[in-house]
Amino acid sequence: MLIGFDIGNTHIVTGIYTKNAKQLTSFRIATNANLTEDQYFSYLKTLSDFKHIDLKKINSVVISSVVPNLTNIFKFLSIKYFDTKPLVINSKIKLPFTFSNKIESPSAMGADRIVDISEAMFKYPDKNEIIIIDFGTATTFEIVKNNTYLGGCILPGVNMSIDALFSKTSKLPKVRFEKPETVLGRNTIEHINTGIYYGAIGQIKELITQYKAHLDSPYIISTGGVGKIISHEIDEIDEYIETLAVDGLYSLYQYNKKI
Ligand SMILES: Nc1ncnc2c1ncn2[C@@H]1O[C@H](COP(=O)(O)OP(=O)(O)O)[C@@H](O)[C@H]1O
Ligand SMILES: CC(C)(COP(=O)(O)O)[C@@H](O)C(=O)NCCC(=O)O
Ligand SMILES: [K+]
Repeated sequence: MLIGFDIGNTHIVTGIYTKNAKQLTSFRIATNANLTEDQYFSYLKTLSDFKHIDLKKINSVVISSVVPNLTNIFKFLSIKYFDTKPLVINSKIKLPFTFSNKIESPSAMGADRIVDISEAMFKYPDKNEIIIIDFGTATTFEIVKNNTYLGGCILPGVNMSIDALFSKTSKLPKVRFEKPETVLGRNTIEHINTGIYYGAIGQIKELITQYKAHLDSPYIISTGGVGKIISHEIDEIDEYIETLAVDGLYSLYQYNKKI
């Protein structure tokens, strides 16, 4: 059995798979760089017990992390509790795509972005042009053409914008990300809601327009926590794949280790 950890700046999404790619379970725990490998293991144990999954059967581990401190913690966890050295995702492992020679430092690229791109390649080998939008703590765009990564961008995640507006002002409340009843806000909360909601949609639509100018007819995939809500509002997005990253962990492990 394989366990995969997608360690983001807000959440750690964990997937447990059998050898023949069946996902036994997946769960989401908060990212906390202060926790130890023993504390994280206690989460895993509780959650897998609930699903009657025997963690002792895990003999393969894969880690995608954009939180360096936790990369080390989960390496310790892998050795201490699963007695195995994990596959740690980075630009140097075997990948189903190449980086354009214009990309200055592939090694600086977030592992989550590498996993997103890889899984899109595995899922859609027949599509020549793919745009991937990951609505994470930050929102990221990846542009791939003929299996070559051309580039992308990074912008503040939706909830980061909400948190920033709340934390940097004295009188503005924190709102949830949701579609307002009207764009003519009738109170402060509706004003914030409308600004955040349509501001986020506008940003994404504009960036899609910019990237489409460099492509013919890209297939546009979205993923990430907030992606579930915002993707419905953006017609240009062809498919929302909630499990892109966690599926990509399994695929990349298999592609590198042949379990
Ligand atoms: N199921 C969900 N529904 C709505 N928002 C979510 C959901 N899961 C996560 N989020 C929010 O989406 C944002 C990004 O989540 P996630 O993609 O897990 O981030 P990261 O990978 O950066 O840790 C966070 O602000 C999180 O609170
Ligand atoms: C852009 C990110 C913060 C997104 O991470 P997330 O929103 O999933 O927490 C992460 O991919 C990252 O730290 N990247 C390193 C810089 C780069 O990708 O160029
Ligand atoms: K992410």
